[in-house]
Amino acid sequence: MDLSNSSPVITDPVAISQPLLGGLPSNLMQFSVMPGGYSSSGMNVGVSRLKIEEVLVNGLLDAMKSSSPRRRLNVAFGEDNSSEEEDPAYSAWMAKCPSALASFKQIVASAQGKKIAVFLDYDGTLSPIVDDPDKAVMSPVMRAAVRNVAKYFPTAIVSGRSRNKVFEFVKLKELYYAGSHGMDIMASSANHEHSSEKVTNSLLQVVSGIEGATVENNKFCVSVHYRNVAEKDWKLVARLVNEVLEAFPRLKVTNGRMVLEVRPVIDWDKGKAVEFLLQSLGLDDSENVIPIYIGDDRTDEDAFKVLRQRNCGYGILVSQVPKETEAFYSLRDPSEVMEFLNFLVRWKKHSV
Ligand SMILES: O=P(O)(O)OC[C@H]1O[C@H](O[C@H]2O[C@H](CO)[C@@H](O)[C@H](O)[C@H]2O)[C@H](O)[C@@H](O)[C@@H]1O
Repeated sequence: MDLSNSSPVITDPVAISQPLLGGLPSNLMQFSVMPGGYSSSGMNVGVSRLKIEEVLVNGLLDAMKSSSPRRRLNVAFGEDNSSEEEDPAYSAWMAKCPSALASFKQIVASAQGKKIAVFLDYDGTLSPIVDDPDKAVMSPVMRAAVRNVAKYFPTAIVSGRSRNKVFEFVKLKELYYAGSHGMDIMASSANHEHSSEKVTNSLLQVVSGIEGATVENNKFCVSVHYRNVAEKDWKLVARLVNEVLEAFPRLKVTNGRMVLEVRPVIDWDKGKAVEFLLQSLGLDDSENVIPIYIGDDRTDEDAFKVLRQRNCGYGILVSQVPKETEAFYSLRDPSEVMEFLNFLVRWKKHSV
């Protein structure tokens, strides 16, 4: 992922056409490389690596342990959904981050006479979290719900996966797609993919001896999955990833749901991707457009934050456990996401 050539290009658009992107402000057309150091969204492991290696590995290990707490799963998606109501911590959290289903009337009341734009994360939002990332398929009913939503509202998928891969799962041409946490709508160098292959190969080599560890090339980002790795080996995974990254000072690592996500050290995230899409699609009129962003992971917090800062639209966190979040509302799992999308369509049909 060589970032030295910073001329932006739009990569193989599935749904966004180049003319749409003309006339954007120049600041949206550039990547900026951040200096070394820690950031709240992740760790830059390019600077003073040897001295801080132990801190990094331990920090990463703590993040790995706290990620994706296992919790009851969802009946509609073949999972067990019992006893949530009895959890006082969850109920207290729901008071701060209420259900988007229970608050549906308020949400649509604020959207009266305005245009809603829908942004959806993929894993854990449209598909349930599963052990094998290649099997995170979307159910036909969920696909129908997303297709219907896209009939009435501009709808985009914003995923950590590569754009092609998420398109293979979603299979809906009527949507907009942003892959690699939004980097796959705009890339800064033609040889990103080549470099991402290099780091993928190195990561594959080092984790090959660790049972359950897998590596996924997401074009501009690379995921190292530890969901199926014994917890005693997590520290080793963190250490090996950090060691590989010593040779790639322009990459950093962040932690998602049982996944270490290796990505370029650039000032670009899902929040920036949402702003970019709103601009590109002519939807950045905050008086008249209500963006709704639904996601389940830390990387989605960047998008929630953008909506909060713009003071327009709603972030909706998909979670079955209380979490620190910038989202306004919550949904428990993908089946509730589907219900919410169906509510939106029904409301729109009756309000026209
Ligand atoms: O932004 P997203 O669309 O949520 O992508 C984030 C990561 O999602 C995938 O990993 C997650 O889902 C897998 C399948 O359910 C699960 O096995 C894994 O533990 C989760 O972290 C994807 O495979 C990653 O590459 C994405 O970075």
